[in-house]
Amino acid sequence: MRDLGVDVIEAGFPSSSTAEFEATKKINNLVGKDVEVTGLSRMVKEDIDRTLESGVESIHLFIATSDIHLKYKLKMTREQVEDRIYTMIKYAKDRGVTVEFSPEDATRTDREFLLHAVRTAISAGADRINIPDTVGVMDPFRMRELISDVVAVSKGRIVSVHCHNDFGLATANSVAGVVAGASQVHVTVNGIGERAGNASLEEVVMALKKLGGFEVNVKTWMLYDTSRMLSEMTGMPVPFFKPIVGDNAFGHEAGIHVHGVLENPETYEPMTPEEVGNFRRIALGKHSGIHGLKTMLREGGIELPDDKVRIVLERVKEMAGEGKRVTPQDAVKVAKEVMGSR
Ligand SMILES: CC(=O)SCCNC(=O)CCNC(=O)[C@H](O)C(C)(C)COP(=O)(O)OP(=O)(O)OC[C@H]1O[C@@H](n2cnc3c(N)ncnc32)[C@H](O)[C@@H]1OP(=O)(O)O
Ligand SMILES: CC(C)C(=O)C(=O)O
Repeated sequence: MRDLGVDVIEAGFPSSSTAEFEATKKINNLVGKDVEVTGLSRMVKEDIDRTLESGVESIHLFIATSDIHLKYKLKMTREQVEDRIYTMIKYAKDRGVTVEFSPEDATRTDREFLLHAVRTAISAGADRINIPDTVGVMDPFRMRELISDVVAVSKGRIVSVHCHNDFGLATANSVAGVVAGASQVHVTVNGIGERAGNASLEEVVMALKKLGGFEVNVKTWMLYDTSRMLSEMTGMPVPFFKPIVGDNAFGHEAGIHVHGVLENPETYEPMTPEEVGNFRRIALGKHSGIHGLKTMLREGGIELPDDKVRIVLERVKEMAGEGKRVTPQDAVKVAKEVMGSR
């Protein structure tokens, strides 16, 4: 993560277990000189103490602010939560660390109370305000409006967004947050996280860079390898069609697309595979066309006139139609048969 160029690494929840404490400590010792390492913590003194014991430069303190979380989970009143926000942020600040505050379930919190909680956190010394869409219920339009409201009361503090992907909108909502003035985004490699996951680092970085024209520090050409490394470590495969890092993210089979890409990749690619460390893959199938097949055969050392390539193409489509995965080697083999029958 340090080499990739992220600004902050949330290494873990140190108070949750010895393993998590040791892992956070190890990560901090390893890269803490070069990049900010932070730890997540409940607003409980013992948890804060344990988190700081791990050596992290900053602490990410959270407490829920929505009525449903207050009633069923925390069993606290709004006044009690507000008091906890103030005293725990002050407690951490008095210990000399940077504090990020998250009103958990912010997007289902009464707006007035949410802004009140943010003001309270700032008055206690919070350095950053993170707005979590804990159950992923926002859309980009409402996110933009919410973050504008939060920025307006945040007295120049860094405002951050943390979006879950329950409706597949985590990337869109993160970008909307940035457009509204957030300057930090919580993301995870490959979008891993609770339930449907969190905003994916790869998608958010590339959307901000390519669609929003924002400057990003992340070394985008390392995205594919980082994604594969995480996949190997977790044993969780990267979906074939995943944007940016999926193996089909720069894959083309349809003849019209392949023809366009061969003439100029920009016809069907909104970014280059090299930019994200991924690869272009041209596949053969029942949607293939003559331009793509000819190029593939040429790469296999075979030059054929168009009428013969058409025969090979028909055979390729037949094979694909029968459910066979047709490889370039298959096409070359068929081409040789066609040549032999001349
Ligand atoms: C939206 C998010 O992602 S929040 C972060 C989620 N991450 C995690 O939960 C990390 C892993 N968690 C754990 O290892 C454990 O849940 C622990 C160590 C944190 C707590 O474990 P336990 O003491 O066994 O409690 P359990 O998890 O069952 O319940 C949570 C308790 O924390 C309380 N709590 C929840 N959030 C907060 C908070 N932000 N501040 C203070 N207390 C909180 C709950 O009200 C409940 O309290 P209770 O025990 O008095 O009823
Ligand atoms: C702790 C916060 C930021 C969180 O993970 C969430 O609300 O989803």
